[in-house]
Formats: sequence, C-alpha cells, structure tokens
Amino acid sequence: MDIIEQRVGVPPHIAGPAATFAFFAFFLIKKMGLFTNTNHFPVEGKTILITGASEGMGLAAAILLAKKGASLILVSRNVGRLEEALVKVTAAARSPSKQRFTYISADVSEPNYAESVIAQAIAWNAGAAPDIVWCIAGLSSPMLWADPANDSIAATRRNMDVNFFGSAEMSRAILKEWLAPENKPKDTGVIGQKPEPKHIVFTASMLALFAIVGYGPYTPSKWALRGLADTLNMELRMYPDHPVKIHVVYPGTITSPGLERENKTKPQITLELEKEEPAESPETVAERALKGLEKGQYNVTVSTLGDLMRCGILGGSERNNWVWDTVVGWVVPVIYFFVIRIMNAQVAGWARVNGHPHVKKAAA
Ligand SMILES: NC(=O)C1=CN([C@@H]2O[C@H](COP(=O)(O)OP(=O)(O)OC[C@H]3O[C@@H](n4cnc5c(N)ncnc54)[C@H](OP(=O)(O)O)[C@@H]3O)[C@@H](O)[C@H]2O)C=CC1
Ligand SMILES: CCCCCCCCCCCCCCCC(=O)[C@@H](N)CO
Repeated sequence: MDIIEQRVGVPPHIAGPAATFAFFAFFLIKKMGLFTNTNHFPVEGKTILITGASEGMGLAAAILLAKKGASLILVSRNVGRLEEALVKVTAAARSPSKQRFTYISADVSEPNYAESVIAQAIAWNAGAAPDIVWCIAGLSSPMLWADPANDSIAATRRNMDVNFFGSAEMSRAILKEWLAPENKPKDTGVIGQKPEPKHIVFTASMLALFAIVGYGPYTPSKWALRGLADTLNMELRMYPDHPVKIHVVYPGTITSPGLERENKTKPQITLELEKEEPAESPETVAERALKGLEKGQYNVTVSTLGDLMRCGILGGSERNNWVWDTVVGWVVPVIYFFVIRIMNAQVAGWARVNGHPHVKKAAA
C-alpha cells in the first residue's frame, strides 16, 4: 500500500520547485493586475490641468475626465475655442454641483509661461495646486529633412518649443509646487498607507518608439519627452513624502484638427508608411490612454503595435510589467528583422518610381 502511494504521489524533488514556481507565478500574475482591479488614477473630486484642451485629443480627454467627476482647467491659446470647449466640458460633468471648470489662455511655447499658468490655476482653485497635470498641447510639421525647399531647422525649433519645452516647463512649474516642503501632503491616518500620488502625464507619439521618414522636425521633440520623463521618474524617488507619478502616452494617428493641418505638408511616402497603424478618433485615444493610466502604467500605449514598439525599446525605462515587457522585448527584435527591411525597401522603392525627392514631377 505504502509503496503504491509513493509511486503515484509527486516526487519531492519536483514538488518543491513546482510549489515555489507556482508561488512566484501567482504573485507575478497578481502584479499583472489579473486578480485585482485597483484604479491607480482616480480622478473624481480631483482638479486636473490639461494643456491643448480645446481641440483633438486634449478636448476628448477633458470631456472624459469631466464625465468621471474631475474639475478641470483647460489651457491653450485661442480664447474663442477655449470658450466652446468649456461649454462642452461643463455639459459633460458628472456632478455639476461639485465640479468646477475654467480655462487659461497661454502659449506653451513662450519661455516661462508655466509659472504664471500654475499661479492662476492655484488662485482659481482656492489656493491648492492642481492634483494632476496632463500636457497634450502639441503640433507636427512633417517634411523631408534634406529637401532645400523646406526650412527643417526652423520647423524643428518650433516643434521643440511647443512639444518639448511646453511640457518640460509645465512639469517644472508644477513640481516646484508639489515638492515644496510646506506642501507635504497630509498623512492618511492609516499606518503604512501613503497619501495619494499626484500625476504628470506627458503626451508623446508612437514615433517616439519607432521613427519613420518625414517626421524629422517632430520625432526628436517626442523622444526628448521620454528622456525627461525617465529622468524625473528617478529624481522623484528623492521625495518619498511627496508622492508624484510620471506617465508618458504614445498615441498613433489621431483623427484631429491637428492631423488635418499636418497632412497638408506630409510627404506621400510618410502617408503610405503610417497607414500600417489605423487612425483612431480623439475619444478612443483618450479612453485608451486613461485605461492605461488607471492600470498604473508608466509608458502608456493605445494599440497593440504601440505596445510591441514600447517593449522593443524599453532601455532603462520603468516597466509596466516585468514579465510581459521582458518576454515581449525578446520577441520584438525578431519582428524588426523583417519590418525594418520591408520599410526601408518601401522607401527605396518609392524613390525608384518617383525619382529624386527634391525634383517635383510635372503633372502628367
Ligand atoms: N494627431 C496625431 O496624429 C497625433 C498627435 N499626437 C500628439 O497628441 C497631442 C494632441 O494631438 P491632436 O489631438 O492632434 O491636437 P490638435 O492639433 O488637434 O490640437 C492641439 C491643441 O493644442 C493647443 N495648442 C497648440 N499649440 C499650442 C501652444 N503653442 N500653446 C498652447 N496650446 C497650444 C491647441 O489650441 P490653440 O491652437 O488654440 O492653442 C489645441 O487645443 C499632441 O501633443 C500631438 O503631438 C501624437 C500622435 C499622433
Ligand atoms: C512591431 C513593429 C511594427 C512596426 C510597424 C511600423 C509602422 C509605423 C507606424 C507609425 C505610426 C505613427 C503614428 C503617429 C503619428 C504622429 O505622431 C503624427 N501624426 C503627429 O501628429
């Protein structure tokens, strides 16, 4: 009897490691959020400042956050469009009696714009800084870099001023507030429980994960945002009593007013290459971005292709999930072996058919 039982039972040299593996697998899967549904980005009752909130993705994000119960400060330049946006955002409020909405007109490309925007926001918000800042203002001037007909350098400076410095200055102005010793958040009263973190969300682009021809003036400004975000993400460990989370969102093509503007100068080959990633509405992009933020993601993508690209270029960036990101990160270089060859061949093929890119073909 004893002998039979020993034969059918799992031998101890397998059972031990198997139990250990199961134990760790359970915690890894748990960390992946499969068993828990914690919202890491609660917005109800919070005050959120959004730049670029009058159109496109920024407006869609503002409406979505109003529906979720947040108070909002909309920032962009054109007052007429801000007024219109304010009406839409106010109409979307979940509890109109508890939420408040306003706008501040500012040009994010102006040096030192952010300190005054934050000061105005604090004055409006009864002396308290916004809890969340989402930088969405941006522009894109697609063109061929080396074409003498294009002033690529002037365009690059403009893209840097709006996309990079517009977000960089805002992050510095709000961090100076949040991290000031006198602004240390109150204890929650529960032992071991930290106060809720503040959040800075930057908006980059899938092009900050995979660059393609035609976006020379734009792509570097979005890569620069990643560099800043990774830096801040480490620096913020120096302020354990002032919890702040950094996030970067990487949208693909958004069917926004901005896209209509940029498509006027977009090289044909660029249009062809970016067809690989289907365009999405501002509402869809805002919703998917918010889902990622709610899951507590650091680098937030809004499509499968975007997520593959994210895992393919993690470097020293914070992982959303160590197991997923690492395993996918091993697979992506194999996909790239083919993708990069195909795309480069597509660009070379375009030139074979269309001739020298600087010589405009006479209409047939
Ligand atoms: N559209 C796309 O395909 C993609 C866009 N992105 C990025 O997503 C973000 C949103 O894009 P999208 O929805 O197309 O944006 P839109 O171009 O449609 O809207 C831009 C918003 O930003 C404001 N804005 C522009 N320049 C400034 C400035 N100098 N100062 C203050 N506000 C400014 C605009 O208002 P006003 O003009 O009145 O100032 C408007 O509210 C941008 O950062 C963009 O780079 C990323 C991937 C793809
Ligand atoms: C796993 C690897 C697959 C690689 C496939 C490559 C496909 C390239 C798609 C690029 C899409 C770019 C969208 C962002 C556009 C943008 O930011 C501008 N419109 C700015 O406004």
